[in-house]
Amino acid sequence: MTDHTADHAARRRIVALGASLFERGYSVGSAGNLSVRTDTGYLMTPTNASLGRLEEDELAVLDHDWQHVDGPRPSKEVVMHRAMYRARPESAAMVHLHSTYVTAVSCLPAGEDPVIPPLTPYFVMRLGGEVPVVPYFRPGAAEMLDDIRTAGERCRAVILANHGSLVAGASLEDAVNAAEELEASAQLAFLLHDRPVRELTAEEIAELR
Ligand SMILES: O=C(CO)COP(=O)(O)O
Ligand SMILES: [Zn+2]
Repeated sequence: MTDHTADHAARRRIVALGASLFERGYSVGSAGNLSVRTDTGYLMTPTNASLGRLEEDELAVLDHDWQHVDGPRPSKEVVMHRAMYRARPESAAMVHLHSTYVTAVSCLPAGEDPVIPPLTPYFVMRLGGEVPVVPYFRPGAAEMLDDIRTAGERCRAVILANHGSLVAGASLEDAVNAAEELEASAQLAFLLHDRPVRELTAEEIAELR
């Protein structure tokens, strides 16, 4: 049996935070995936696994070159996670979700205005205040690499057109916090879409960054 002592804490966090996201409706069915950087490479949720029913001993193990070395087959979104780690090498974890409001926003036609306006300080503090949208790609498509990387260099969170979000963090907790903030901000954008709003001013945003 494989020794999981070295990455035990990371495995525990993936299972606990996956369950937490699932229980609160941030993911349904087997949608979404998580990854964490470890000393030997990456731990990733298996393909077709529900975030609500992960097991510590049933996570995919990949080496530094993203070769699958142990455990079940990793998520089909290896390229997407890999592209974001390349864009943001200081990151230690990624969260990909199809949370409802972010996914709703991701289905709006591409326009000039940011899809989520800067309305609250935490949207700016956690996500920079302007989250880019990456064009649509089939889930798992290798062709998305360059677009994810370019958008990831601008912002630690990206909205995937007609799909969901990908958020990087300094830890899995940090990535989950930011992904939750993104969903709350998308929800506000929908709640207020037909009402006049006061967006944060450029000065107010600058003070928060
Ligand atoms: O959200 C998903 C694809 O975008 C889920 O895919 P996996 O089950 O392969 O992780
Ligand atoms: Zn997905």
